[in-house]
Amino acid sequence: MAPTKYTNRTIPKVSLHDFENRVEEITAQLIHAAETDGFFGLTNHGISVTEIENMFETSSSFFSLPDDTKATVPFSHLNAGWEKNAQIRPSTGQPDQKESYQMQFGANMNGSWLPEETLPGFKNNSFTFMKQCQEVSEKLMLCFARGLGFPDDYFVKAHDISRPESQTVLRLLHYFEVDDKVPVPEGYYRAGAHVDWDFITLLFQRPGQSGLEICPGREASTSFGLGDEWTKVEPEEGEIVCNIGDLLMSWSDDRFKSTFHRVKTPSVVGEDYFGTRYSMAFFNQPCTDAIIQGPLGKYEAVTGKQFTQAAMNRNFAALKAKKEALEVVANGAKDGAAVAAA
Ligand SMILES: O=C(O)CCC(=O)C(=O)O
Ligand SMILES: [Fe+2]
Repeated sequence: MAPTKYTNRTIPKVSLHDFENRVEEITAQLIHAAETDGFFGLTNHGISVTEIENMFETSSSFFSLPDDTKATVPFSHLNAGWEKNAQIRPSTGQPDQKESYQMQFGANMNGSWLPEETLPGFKNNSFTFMKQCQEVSEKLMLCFARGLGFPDDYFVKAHDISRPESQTVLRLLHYFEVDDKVPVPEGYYRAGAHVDWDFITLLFQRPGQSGLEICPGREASTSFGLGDEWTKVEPEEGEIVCNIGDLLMSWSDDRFKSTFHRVKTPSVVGEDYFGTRYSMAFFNQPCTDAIIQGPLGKYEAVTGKQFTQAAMNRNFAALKAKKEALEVVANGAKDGAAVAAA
């Protein structure tokens, strides 16, 4: 495969300081970023560097548990729980080189928490952090509602975390250290190229633990952006990287763009970061009974549950097509070898 083409893009930065007084200015900045890049760095959002670092410590205490313990809360079809080397991306056909644990506020999380005595304080710390993420998200939701001509609380109500129907997720991610002497097989990524299917994602990274790459939705014209130009996003202390998901793209009648992104498996010694990488992604998902339709009615109205199901179905269909294509290539290679041997 041809090597990735890289380009340095300026990443839009949006500060939420003095939110109440600056809401019009912030709304204009967010709408511009959503229409052009589909992603931006958020500063002065109210979650301190210490609070973020404490949640990273909480995350690492979870991943330090034996696999047997984590396997007691396995990934469920309700989008909660733990998985390891299991998420296969349609863009690569290979499992991501990582483990993750997904937590929710609502009923989908029943049975997916570890007992308190296994990891004292874990659930409480996680909820505190998730609520802080929700507060930040609600500010963004107010601005996006205004920008699209909806009532201020329109998106906030559709993402109400106090209801059992809530589907919002905090995903803790852990990418394993990579041996710089072992060549990376073709198509391997810590996380393969994808767009998120939520409303908007808040991504937390740790300074120095690089690897995130983005390809703004508007410019992505090839399959999964593989032939497009990518940009490396270096983690900045305290910053939240936000990207528009497919849900907001659809809810804005495609005015806002969801953004392709991925995490590279390190391969270039002296350039890439080979150590352990931790990240955390807060996915704003609609309540199962929320009604989704853009102001222009470009797409038929669907419920949050239907939207989520359709996104998962699309993912499975794309994955099946990728696997079949890989089999054709593998069989072709075998045929070629047979001819060469004859
Ligand atoms: O770990 C990261 O930086 C990205 C994770 C991600 O994109 C995802 O889980 O959807
Ligand atoms: Fe993502």
